[in-house]
Parts: sequence; structure tokens; C-alpha cells
Amino acid sequence: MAGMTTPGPPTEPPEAERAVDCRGLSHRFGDHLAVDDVSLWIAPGEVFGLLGPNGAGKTTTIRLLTTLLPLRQGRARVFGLDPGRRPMRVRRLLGYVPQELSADGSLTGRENVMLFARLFDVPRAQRWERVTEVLAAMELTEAADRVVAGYSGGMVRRLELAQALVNRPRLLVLDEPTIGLDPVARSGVWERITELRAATGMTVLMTTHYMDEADALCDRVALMHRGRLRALGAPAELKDQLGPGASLEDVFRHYTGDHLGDAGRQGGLRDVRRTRRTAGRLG
Ligand SMILES: Nc1ncnc2c1ncn2[C@@H]1O[C@H](COP(=O)(O)OP(=O)(O)OP(=O)(O)O)[C@@H](O)[C@H]1O
Repeated sequence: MAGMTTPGPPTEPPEAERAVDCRGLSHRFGDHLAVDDVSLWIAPGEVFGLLGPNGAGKTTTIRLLTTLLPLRQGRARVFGLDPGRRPMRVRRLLGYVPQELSADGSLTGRENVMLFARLFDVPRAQRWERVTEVLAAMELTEAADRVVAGYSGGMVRRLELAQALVNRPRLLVLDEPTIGLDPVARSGVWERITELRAATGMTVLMTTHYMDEADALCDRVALMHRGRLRALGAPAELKDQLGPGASLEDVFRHYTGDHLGDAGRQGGLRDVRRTRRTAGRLG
């Protein structure tokens, strides 16, 4: 990630111009309060990171914003639209790369992206060009006509990004985009995202366990713990508040009482399991 810089935290835009705006967002699974009174905004063009230990409520928050869970408590807007009332219009503005594998290993890269182009109603006359364009942006031109079962983990992730991008989304939502990837593959994924953001001004909402990644790439981060937001700000601000020499991981530990250990830096058993599950499904 050397040499990658972010432009710094945005100033608070008027409500109508926010990419994401939520207030008092809560969600229960039975008796369990998975998201507890979350309020935040994201500026257009911002890269915003949701950080937190396993079970903090990050994926649930993302699912509420992306129309995958019903909004029962609180208010949410995506580019001014209510995901509860206008789910189809919100979905057209989104590209979503979930944690789970979203590519079909038995198809080629191009066939996978073509499926998404059809799903998103990309006009037939533009499909081939659009698919070729996103595959090239993710550096998959050479591999495009090979079956995905033979792709590396990093290539699969870049393919899933191509799938999410074929719709030309205004908001790209990434749930643990680099989990289980080696450092080279991780920076390959991030370089593509950074280039794309520079070229299109797209807004990115991501979750990650990798503090170095969040520090280098996010304009602002929100730390979640047990469903609640514990801190929100630019990585530099949060580190300064803690004291000289503090890392984002120190900030994380301070607010959550948890620490990521090797799982945060290298990819732990959880990552290995996830990677194996992915490999199993592709093989
Ligand atoms: N469909 C569900 N039914 C019941 N409980 C759920 C469901 N989905 C999530 N939960 C619970 O809600 C809490 C928040 O889960 P969530 O997946 O949002 O956390 P997360 O921060 O994304 O964690 P991870 O990093 O492990 O994905 C957890 O305690 C989880 O067990």
C-alpha cells in the first residue's frame, strides 16, 4: 500500500447531498440487539470504513443500508432515498461485494460479469463493452475467458469487484474485501479500488479487520462494538486523541477492549476457514 494516500476527511455535506445518512438505526435478531442506535453520514466520494471485532454489527448495518434487511427502527437514506420504501431504486445505485463468494467457479470471468450485466439491466447493446471495460479495470483481461475455478484468491476478489462495478454504482459496498488474501493480492485489490475511485469519484463503504488497510485507505472510520458506535473520525484524528505514537490498532483496543492480534494483521484461522470454504466451492 506504499504511496497510496487519501485526500483527508470531508467536511459535513448538507443532508440532501450525503451518500449515506442514518440516524438511530437499530436491528434485533430475536432478543439480540445486533445494531444499537447507529447514526452516521458518508460524503459523496468518501472512503468510509466500518471497523470492529467479530459480531460487532458491521454486516448487519451494511445489510440494512443495502435493502437486504428490513428497516424497523431508525432512519436511513442512500443518496436521499429510503432503502425501506425505494429498495429497487437504491439497489440500482449500489455495487455490493459480500463476504461470501459471489462468483460461479464453473463459468469464465467474462460469463460471470455478463450475468451481472443482465441482472442489472445494462442495455444489451452496451453489455459487451461494459463487461470488457470493468474486466480491464480489474486487470483481468487476459484471464477473462478462463474458468474461474483456476483463479487465485486475489483474482476472484477482483472479479467480484468487476461484477459489482458493471452497473456503474455510485456507492460501492465492500464487506471484508481482502480477508484471507496474501499481502500482494490485498494491495492488488486496493490499487484497483483506489484507481477507480480517482477516476470516477465513487463513494466506498467497507468493513475490514485490517487496521493498516483502514488507516491507509479510509478518509474516516467508525469503530463498532456490540452493536454500538464507539468512535468515529479520520484515522489521524482518532490516533491523535489517544496520544503521540498511537496506531489505529491502539485506538481499536482502547474503544473495544479487544485486540485483533494476528487475525488483524496476517489472517487467522477464521480467514483460513473462509479461504478454504471459497476454494472448496470453486474447486
Ligand atoms: N441472521 C441472523 N440471525 C441471528 N443473529 C444474527 C444474524 N446475523 C447476525 N447475527 C448476530 O448479530 C450480531 C452482529 O453480527 P454481524 O454479522 O453484523 O457482525 P459483524 O460485525 O459483521 O461480524 P463479522 O466480522 O464476524 O462478520 C452477531 O452477534 C451475530 O451473531
